[in-house]
Amino acid sequence: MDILIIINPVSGDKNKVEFVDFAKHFLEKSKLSYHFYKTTGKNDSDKIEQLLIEYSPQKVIVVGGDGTLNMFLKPLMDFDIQVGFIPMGSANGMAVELNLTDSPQILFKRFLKSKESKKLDLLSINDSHLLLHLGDIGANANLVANYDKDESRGMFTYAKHFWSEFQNLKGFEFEIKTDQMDYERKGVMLAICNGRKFGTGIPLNTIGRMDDSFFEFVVVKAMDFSDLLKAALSKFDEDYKIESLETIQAKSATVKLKEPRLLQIDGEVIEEFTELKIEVLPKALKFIQ
Ligand SMILES: Nc1ncnc2c1ncn2[C@@H]1O[C@H](COP(=O)(O)OP(=O)(O)OP(=O)(O)O)[C@@H](O)[C@H]1O
Repeated sequence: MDILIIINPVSGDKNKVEFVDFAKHFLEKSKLSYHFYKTTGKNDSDKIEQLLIEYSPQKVIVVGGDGTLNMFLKPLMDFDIQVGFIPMGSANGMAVELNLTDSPQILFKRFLKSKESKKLDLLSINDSHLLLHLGDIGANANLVANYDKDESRGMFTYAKHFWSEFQNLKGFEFEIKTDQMDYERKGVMLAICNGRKFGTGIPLNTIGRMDDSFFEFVVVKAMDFSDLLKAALSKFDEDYKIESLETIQAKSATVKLKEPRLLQIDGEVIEEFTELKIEVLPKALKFIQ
């Protein structure tokens, strides 16, 4: 089969009927064989694994938020398949980073046509989770968890949780041992970055590349209002410097925390951990250009 399309019907509260109609029409016109899979939120990854065995598609196109793509990283990596991602979630951090800011229709046509792919690194966390873009422990993970628990969605609810979390920042201590060096630090957030930019386009670090076989920790030591403002303005000026950010590059590392803390990966809250083992899986995902 040519194309398997995985679509999350609920991501970003966005209606995808129009896109699906367009995609079907375009596939028929192009005489490509295809299968649509709608996620259910239950055992989707296992079902995709079965479909990959059954159909052996040439390409897989994932339509949803960052969390939707994250759900399928394992089978997509194991089957070494060409992947296209159409961001249709609420916070699409990966979209800017991966140059996926065109409309879903344009991206879809581009992925079907393209014969080129670029291999991106993935990060393995505690041998049981994969990270493509960004994860963190601390302020942002708490914000994502509180936003998820709230029945209201949207920008206003997000802003409400953002302010309540970032106004009451509590520092915590942790120990990082990389393949190069040991560090003891205290901070309000520890980001684990394969990429560089938050969903808003705010760069957390300036050296991260998703295909360099390294990842970066960004230790956010403290944040006050002027830092936040600078970070927000950095959307327009990448040369900003927040004094309280420290970047540590590594190929593998362990992190030990004094107390259990929530971890979020690619926008999905995982659980609380006291220890993380992180390792780069170089060039593990074939991303269609
Ligand atoms: N049919 C479904 N019904 C309910 N939840 C689903 C369904 N399909 C997938 N999911 C859930 O959607 C989540 C992924 O959503 P994703 O992060 O891609 O979208 P999002 O709109 O950015 O999410 P959020 O609004 O939380 O930021 C996963 O947790 C998955 O379990």
